[in-house]
Amino acid sequence: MGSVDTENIPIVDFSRFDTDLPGLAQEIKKICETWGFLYLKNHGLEQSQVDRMFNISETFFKTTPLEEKASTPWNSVLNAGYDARTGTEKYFAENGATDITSKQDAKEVFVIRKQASYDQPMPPSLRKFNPEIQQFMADTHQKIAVRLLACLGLGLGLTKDQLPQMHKHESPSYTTLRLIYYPALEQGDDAPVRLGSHSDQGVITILFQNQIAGLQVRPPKYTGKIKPDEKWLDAPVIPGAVLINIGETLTFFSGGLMKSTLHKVARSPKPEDVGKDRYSMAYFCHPNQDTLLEVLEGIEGAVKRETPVSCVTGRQVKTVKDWIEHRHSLGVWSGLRPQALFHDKDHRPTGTLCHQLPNMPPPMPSHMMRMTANPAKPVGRYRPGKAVAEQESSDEEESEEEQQPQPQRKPQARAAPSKRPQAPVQEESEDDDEDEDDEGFVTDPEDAEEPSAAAVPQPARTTSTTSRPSPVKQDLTQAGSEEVWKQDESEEQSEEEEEDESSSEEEAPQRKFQRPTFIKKTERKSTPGDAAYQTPDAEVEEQSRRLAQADLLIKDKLERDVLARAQGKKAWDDDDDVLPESLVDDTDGVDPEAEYAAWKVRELKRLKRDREALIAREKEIEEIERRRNLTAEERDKEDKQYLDKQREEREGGRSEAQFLARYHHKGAFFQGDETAEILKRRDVMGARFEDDVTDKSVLPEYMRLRDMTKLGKKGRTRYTDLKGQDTGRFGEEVKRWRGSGGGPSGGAGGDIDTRGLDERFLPDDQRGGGNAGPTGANASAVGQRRERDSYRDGDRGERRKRSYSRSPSRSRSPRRRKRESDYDLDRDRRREVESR
Ligand SMILES: O=C(O)CCC(=O)C(=O)O
Ligand SMILES: [Fe+2]
Repeated sequence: MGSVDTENIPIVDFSRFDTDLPGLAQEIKKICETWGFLYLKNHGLEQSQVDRMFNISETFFKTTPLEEKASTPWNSVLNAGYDARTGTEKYFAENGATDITSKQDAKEVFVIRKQASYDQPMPPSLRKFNPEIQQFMADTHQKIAVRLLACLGLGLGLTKDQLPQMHKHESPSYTTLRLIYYPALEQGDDAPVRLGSHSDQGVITILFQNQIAGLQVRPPKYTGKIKPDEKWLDAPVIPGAVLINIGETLTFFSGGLMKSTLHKVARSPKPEDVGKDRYSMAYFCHPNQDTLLEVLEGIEGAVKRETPVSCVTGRQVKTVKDWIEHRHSLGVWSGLRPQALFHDKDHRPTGTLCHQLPNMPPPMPSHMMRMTANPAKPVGRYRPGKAVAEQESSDEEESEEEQQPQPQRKPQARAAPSKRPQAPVQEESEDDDEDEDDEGFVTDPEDAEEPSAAAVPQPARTTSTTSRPSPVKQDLTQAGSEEVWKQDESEEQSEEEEEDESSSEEEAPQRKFQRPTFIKKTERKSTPGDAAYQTPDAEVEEQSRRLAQADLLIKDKLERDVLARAQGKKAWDDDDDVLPESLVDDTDGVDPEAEYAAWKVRELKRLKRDREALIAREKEIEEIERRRNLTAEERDKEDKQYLDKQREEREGGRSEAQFLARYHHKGAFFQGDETAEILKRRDVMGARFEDDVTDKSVLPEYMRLRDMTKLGKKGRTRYTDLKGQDTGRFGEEVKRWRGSGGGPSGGAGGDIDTRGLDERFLPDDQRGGGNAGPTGANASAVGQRRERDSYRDGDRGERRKRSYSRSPSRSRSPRRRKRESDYDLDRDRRREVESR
C-alpha cells in the first residue's frame, strides 16, 4: 500500500482478511503507527446485532429509574456497573487538555464485564438482556477483535496467533463493553465537550456509534502537548463500519510503535443533530489478566523497556492486571494521577509510570490513596493564600513563561516555602530527562504541575461548571476511570512546558509540586539531610528490630492471656482494659500484601457508603425539585394522601402490635418449633426398670417399690405409699404383735393383752390404763393459772402485777413432783417390757 492519508481517518476493508491477510496486516500496522485510529468495514458483525444493542442500551438508560440503575454502581476495582458522569474537563490537563465539559454534563454509562471475568450484578432491567449482551461481546471479540489482533501481530512481525492467544474470550480479563448515553443538551448549555481528551488503556477499542456523531480525534500532525489552536478531526459515523483505536497497553507491548491517540467527544458538528441523544458502545479489549506486561519479543523497531514501579501500589507493574489496577487507583483530583505507560515525542506513550525517586516525600496518608477516581484532595494542595509545598520552576520554564506572557495571570504572590526541605526535584526531573535518553525511561515532572493547575483560581466559566456541589458532580469526576485517564508526560516535557497553553484557565502561575507517591513501608527512605535518614543497613536493622519487638509483644500478650484464663479472666476477649498501650498493633509493614488487600476492602466499603449517601442525596434533591414544580393544590393533595396513608399504617400497625403483645408473648421458656421437636424426641430420663412394668401387681411384693433405686438397699422403705396405712388409728398393729384373744385384758380393748405394755404402744383409746389423756411429753397437764404475787420493781419503784402458771420454785411445785412420779412409772414400765 502507499502512504497513509494523514487528513482523514483511513477506512479499511476487513473482508481482505480472507483474501490478502499479509497486505491487510501491513496496511493496518501503518495506520496504527500513524493514526492509532481506523474504520473497519465488512467486519463480519451483523448490523442488526449492533442495532439491537443500541435498542437495549436506549431502553435501559431511558426507562430504568435512577434508583434501579444506581443499585449497581460502578467501582474502580471491579470496573463494572453504572455511573453518571460529569466534570471530565481537565483530564489529561498536563497534556494540555483544557476541555470544558457541559454544565450538566449529563452522561451515563454502564460498564459490562464478560462473564468469564466477573458475573456482575445488574439492575433487573438490564440483567434480562445480559445473555444477548454477552453474546454480542463474544461475537465482537471473535469476529473483530481476534482477527484484528491477528493482523496487528502479523504487521508487527509476530505470529498470527500470538496476540489472539493473549486475548482469549474465555479467560478472565479487564475486557468490557461500555454502554454510553449522552442525553441531548439542555438549551443554553453550549459547552463544546461531552467527554474530555484521553487515550484508552487497553489493547484495542472497538467503537460503535449510533447515528449521532461527536467523536473527535487528534490528527497525526499534532504532537506533544495539546495546543489551543489544534483542529481535531470529527470522526463521522460511517454506516456499517466500526471505529478502531489503539490503547496504551498495545503501545507498551509494541515498544512504542502502535500509537494510542488522544480523542474526545464533542458536540456533533451537524446542525440536525442538535437536541438529539447520542449513544455509543465501546468494546475495550484487554489481554488475559495474568499476561505479563512487557515489550513483546520479535518486534522490529520496538524500544524495549522495563515496566516501572507503580507509585500507587508500590509494586512493579508486572502484569496487565497490575497496570489496570494502577490506572484505576487514583483520581483526577488527587494530584496523584496514574500515568500512562509509554509515550514519546509524538505523544505516544513511551515512558514509565511515576517513579519512586529516592528523595520522594513521605507517602500520602492512606486516605489519599483511593481505589477510585473520586478521591479526596491532597493535603499539600495549593490553596490561594495558603502555603504549599512549592517547587521552583526550572529556568527553562520560567524563561518560557516570560516568552509567553499570560494575560490572565495575576501578579504572582509566592506561596510560603514549605518547611520541609524539598528534594531537588527539578534537578531530578532534568536528570530524568537525560536518563530517558540513555535508558529510555522518562520522568514526568510536569505531573507535579497538575495539582497547581487544579489549585489556581479558575476563570468564571470553569467555576460555573464546577460550582454546583452536586454529588453527581463528584461521581462524574471519575468519568474516565477506565479509559479516560491522562497520558504520561515524557521527554518532550520541556518542549511541552514551553508550549503550555493551559494558562488560559489559570489566574495564578504554575507551581511545581513534587508528586506524592505511595511507597511501601519497607522501601521508604528519607533524604540524607533528614533527621530520620537512615542508611540501608540501618534500615534493615531497624526493620528487624521492629519485627522482633512485634514478636515480643505478641508473645507477651499470649502469655498474659493464658495467665488471665487460668485466673478465670476473659482476657482473650480483647476487651480487657488491662492491656497496656504497648500492645497497640505495631506490625505495620510486616505483610504489605495483606495490608494492601485490607486497605482495598476498606476503601471499597467507604466507596460504597459514599456512593449510597450520594444517591440518597440525589434522590432527595430530585424529590425537592419535583415538589417545587407542583402546584399548591397538587402539593396539598399529595400531603393529604401521605398523611392518610401514614395514619392508616399507624392504626393498622397499632392493632397488630396490640394483638401480638397480648397473644404472642413467647415467655421465658419458649422454644421454637424446631427446638421443641428435638426436645420431644430427647430421652430425658433414660428407661428404668419399672417404666417397662405397667402392672406392678405382677411383681413380687418385695419389688413393688416406688423408688426402684432403693431396691435391695438398706434405706428402702417397705411402704409404697401411705394409702394402705391408717395413720389415724395408731396401736391397732399391737394386736398382731401380741396375738389376739386369750389372756386377760388389761384395758378397755378387752381382747388385747396390754398388760405391762408401754402406754405409748397402746391404741389411742386404751392409754393411761383407762385414763384417757395425754401421755409422753405432753402428758403433763397444763395446770390452772393462778394469780401470782406481785412484786416491787426496785428500779421503777412501782408495783406490777404478773400472773404465773407455775410456782416460782419448780422443785417445790406439786405438779412437778407429780410429773416426776409419772416419769418413774414410765421408766418402770419400760424396764418391764424390755425384760420380757
Ligand atoms: O462515546 C464515544 O464515542 C467515545 C467514548 C470513548 O472514547 C471512551 O469511552 O473511551
Ligand atoms: Fe476513548
